Amino acid sequence: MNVFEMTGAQVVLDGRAVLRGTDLAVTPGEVVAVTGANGSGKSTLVRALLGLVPLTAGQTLLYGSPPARFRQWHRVGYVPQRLAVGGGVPATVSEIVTSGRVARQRRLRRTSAADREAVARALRAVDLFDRAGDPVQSLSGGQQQRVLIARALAGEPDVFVMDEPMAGVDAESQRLLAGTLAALAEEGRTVVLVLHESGPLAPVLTRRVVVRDGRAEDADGVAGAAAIGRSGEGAEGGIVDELSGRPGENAGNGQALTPVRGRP
Ligand SMILES: Nc1ncnc2c1ncn2[C@@H]1O[C@H](COP(=O)(O)OP(=O)(O)OP(=O)(O)O)[C@@H](O)[C@H]1O
Repeated sequence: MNVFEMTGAQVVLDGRAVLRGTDLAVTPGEVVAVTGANGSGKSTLVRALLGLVPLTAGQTLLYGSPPARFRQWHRVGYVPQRLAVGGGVPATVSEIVTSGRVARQRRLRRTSAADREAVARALRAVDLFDRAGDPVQSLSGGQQQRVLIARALAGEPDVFVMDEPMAGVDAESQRLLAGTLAALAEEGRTVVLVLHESGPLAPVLTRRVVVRDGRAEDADGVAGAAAIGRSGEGAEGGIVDELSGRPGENAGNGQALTPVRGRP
């Protein structure tokens, strides 16, 4: 069964059709990068896959169920674009990451040894183990992003949906995340992630799609590679390297997201 099966999906936001008849099927074990120009609808697409934005036409299935009827949320780990730290409640890094276990816990059950172990493993995977007791507000933006990744990892889901997990994350942490994703892929987990620049993730990817004109197109092959190059040529003048803030080395030449890992 496909992890995601989106057909003819249409999403209208503020009277504008952001997705117009998008099809996307993701099979178990795929590591799919969702690319495209700024504002093309990448976040909207991945949020729609999870039922976080309603479709005005078409349908999307998550392990065969429409999101509203899906009951196995422990199988899904979502990493949003940024941490919404609200209300002034000083949550610690550990508390946020432990919250990733909630869908796995039975009601009112105490945190178990398995929970603690999964949280510790997730914190080590993003190199924040020694910050576990710190208030999350005291961390940098990139570190907060890593907390969100750890929260998803702690839930030990079958599928990860990550919205620009590399944004604002330093090069060393990017390499660490690439290693973590490679290990998840080896275990057969499924990953869908929004990316501007694949950087160290390139060898882990099995497929890339580009969101353009409200549709998701396969970005592989000659035409697809050209499409990636074009997708970066917007009013802002090309793909901008998230880390340096400068246009990426490969911006506009269609090479920015190659190569893609071959599947055995
Ligand atoms: N809640 C909303 N209400 C109205 N318009 C929205 C909303 N969210 C997003 N949009 C608009 O929908 C379009 C697609 O947004 P989306 O965030 O999905 O694009 P994106 O490709 O992820 O962009 P970026 O690369 O800048 O993160 C944009 O024009 C955006 O301004």
